Amino acid sequence: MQLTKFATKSLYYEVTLSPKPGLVDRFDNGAHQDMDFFMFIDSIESLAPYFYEYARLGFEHHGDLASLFTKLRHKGIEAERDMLEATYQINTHKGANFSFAVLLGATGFYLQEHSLPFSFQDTANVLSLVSQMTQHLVQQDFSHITQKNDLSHGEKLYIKTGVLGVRGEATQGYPALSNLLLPFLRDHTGQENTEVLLLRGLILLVSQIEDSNLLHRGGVNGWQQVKQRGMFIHESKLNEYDFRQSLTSFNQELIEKNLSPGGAADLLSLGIYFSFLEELI
Ligand SMILES: CC(C)(COP(=O)(O)OP(=O)(O)OC[C@H]1O[C@@H](n2cnc3c(N)ncnc32)[C@H](O)[C@@H]1O)[C@@H](O)C(=O)NCCC(=O)NCCS
Ligand SMILES: Nc1ncnc2c1ncn2[C@@H]1O[C@H](COP(=O)(O)OP(=O)(O)OP(=O)(O)O)[C@@H](O)[C@H]1O
Repeated sequence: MQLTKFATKSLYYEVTLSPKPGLVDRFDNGAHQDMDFFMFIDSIESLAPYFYEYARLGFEHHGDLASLFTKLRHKGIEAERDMLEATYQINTHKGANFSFAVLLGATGFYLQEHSLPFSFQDTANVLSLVSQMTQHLVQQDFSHITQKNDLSHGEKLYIKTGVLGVRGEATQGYPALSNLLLPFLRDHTGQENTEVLLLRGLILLVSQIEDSNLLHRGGVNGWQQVKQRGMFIHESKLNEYDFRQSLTSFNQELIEKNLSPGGAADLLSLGIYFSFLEELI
């Protein structure tokens, strides 16, 4: 199915983009000691069959959206298990797997009555379906966490700061995509080569979003510093050569501080997926 190919390709594009600050790319492992480029390939390959399943579940679903979410989550838990087996228990794509589960499910559901390629409005409609589908997610996941023993980084962060992370993005229909990344990509597509365009999109995300990976590794201070550096690079509107140089030094800085914008990387993959659906790239 076309959707599976787009989702899989978007993860390949994301990891291949180089140089990226703090993240794994073709040149180095950024601020990560436990993963590399090859592990990302293994991880993507382990998820690809599930991407097909997510889209199929949506395409064949009849009934309310909450019950579609329940089906997607069950499939998503299986996928997460297979991914962790492929990566020797390293979290390469936990957030991306979750987000692609809901986005592919919603896209499949939408395609029962619509077709590709997508207009901007089709994308907005799919994001609205995701928001409706995940209305109960935050309450469902966070209402009993004080009784849980083994808390994830996201759960700990919520208790400490109230930050909702990827769950918040999903319930709001991914505003980082609809208000930030996609308008940027739509405005700038065709002006530069794809790698530079997408790297600029990544920096825009880093400059704005509430990235739970940065928050758990660097606290509010670390996160704010990275955001400000992202904002500075974004606003400088550098030519390609200077832009690449600034990404290289941003990467060195993040390696020294042990910080990595994993949430922004995930959102970029999702934006690449919609860019394929809208035929922007
Ligand atoms: C909701 C998920 C992502 C778990 O969240 P968790 O609390 O473990 O993680 P946490 O909040 O730290 O973030 C997870 C990942 O989201 C990504 N992320 C971080 N910030 C953001 C952001 N602002 N926007 C989007 N993605 C983000 C990052 O890749 C991060 O690693 C999901 O893995 C899950 O539901 N796990 C439970 C088991 C399950 O149901 N799995 C199937 C999911 S379909
Ligand atoms: N290209 C990339 N390089 C590195 N990380 C990425 C990349 N793309 C996305 N990420 C995200 O970064 C996250 C990994 O961050 P981190 O190493 O902090 O993992 P963790 O398992 O949450 O924490 P810890 O290893 O500190 O216990 C993953 O969720 C992954 O999705």
